[in-house]
Amino acid sequence: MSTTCLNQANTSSEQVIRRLYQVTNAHNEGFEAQILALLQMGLERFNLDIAILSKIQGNDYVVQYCVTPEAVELKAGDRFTLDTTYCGITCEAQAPVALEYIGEHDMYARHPAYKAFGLESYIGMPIRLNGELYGTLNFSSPAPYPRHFQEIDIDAVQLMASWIEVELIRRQQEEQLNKLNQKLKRLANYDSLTEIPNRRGMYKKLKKSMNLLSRTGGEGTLAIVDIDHFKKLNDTYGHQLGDKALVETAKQISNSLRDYDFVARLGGEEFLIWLPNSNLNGCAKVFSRVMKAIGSIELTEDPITVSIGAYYLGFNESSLPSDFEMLADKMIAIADKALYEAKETGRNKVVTRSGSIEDFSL
Ligand SMILES: Nc1nc2c(ncn2[C@@H]2O[C@H](COP(=O)(O)OP(=O)(O)OP(=O)(O)O)[C@@H](O)[C@H]2O)c(=O)[nH]1
Repeated sequence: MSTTCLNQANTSSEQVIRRLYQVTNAHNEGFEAQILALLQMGLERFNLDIAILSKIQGNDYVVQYCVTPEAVELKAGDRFTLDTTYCGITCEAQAPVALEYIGEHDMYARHPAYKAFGLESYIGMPIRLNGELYGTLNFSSPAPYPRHFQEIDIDAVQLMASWIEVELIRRQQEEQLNKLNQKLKRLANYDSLTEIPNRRGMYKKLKKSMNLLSRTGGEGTLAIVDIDHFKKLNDTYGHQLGDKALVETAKQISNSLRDYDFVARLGGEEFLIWLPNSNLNGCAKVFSRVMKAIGSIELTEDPITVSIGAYYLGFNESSLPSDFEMLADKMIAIADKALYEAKETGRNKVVTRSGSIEDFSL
């Protein structure tokens, strides 16, 4: 290479690196904007018309991002058979492919992609994620390339592809981390067997709802639903059927409640129901609906019955104590006493108590 050519190449590669640095550091622009800027940069660098980041799915070539002239109708999500694209050649070669005048090429002039799209020039690079083929980064044009693609051109595409690879992996990891965090959050607040809130989740939901009621001076009922003779069910039919009964009971209770009520699993065969804005009459209807729904569970010959201890509470317009869990536990203890009475006096029934938030001398 002559000194002039070498200088030109150096200047050109410096420009590529500088632009690439600018684009890839513009994190606040967002991934999509960065990719589109990168594709645009490639088009300007090579003086080509169509830029695509594709994903390979089986034998399909799927456009993920593209920059095209207005006349070319191409958009994200467009799908082609891989064998009918030049990227099929790139993927097979597992290496960069640069073609300048395809119509005059011995081999590729007969390629189905040439017949289908009539693109004369193409430079493409496979994108690999964790050792697996992800897709391609490619630039092309219906016009023949006026010069030969050089090593510096391949290096430029390689550099862009490398950034895309790193960024896609980072996004993949971020997504996995988010999913894991969501799963952990769910595990912390939900019961894994019945998939309804656990005790911890219950405190959170109850606090939110009671806060609202205490601001408006409303009313609400907290009830504990306990399956009757559950030990016997377990002992007779096994733990697995016992678990099934718990899942079905949770489902039937959920289905019997209004949107703003909720059910949580307190532990074992004990569930908590919270019914905001419900007086004792309204609650009685809900409880009879719940008992009927649970009675319809068909797991054994004997229908499942439950006992319910309920505590109706009126709120004045005051704020809740900072130790909300202690207040909730006191309310649960009162409902528990009512439940105990229901068990002692024959089961399959509801016993209610009523009071006021002021009883707790907040
Ligand atoms: N299958 C299953 N059983 C559980 C689970 N958690 C607790 N249990 C069982 O539930 C049973 C509860 O028994 P008890 O507290 O005596 O209550 P009960 O037999 O329903 O009697 P009453 O409440 O008085 O009607 C125990 O045998 C526990 O082992 C669970 O997650 N799955």
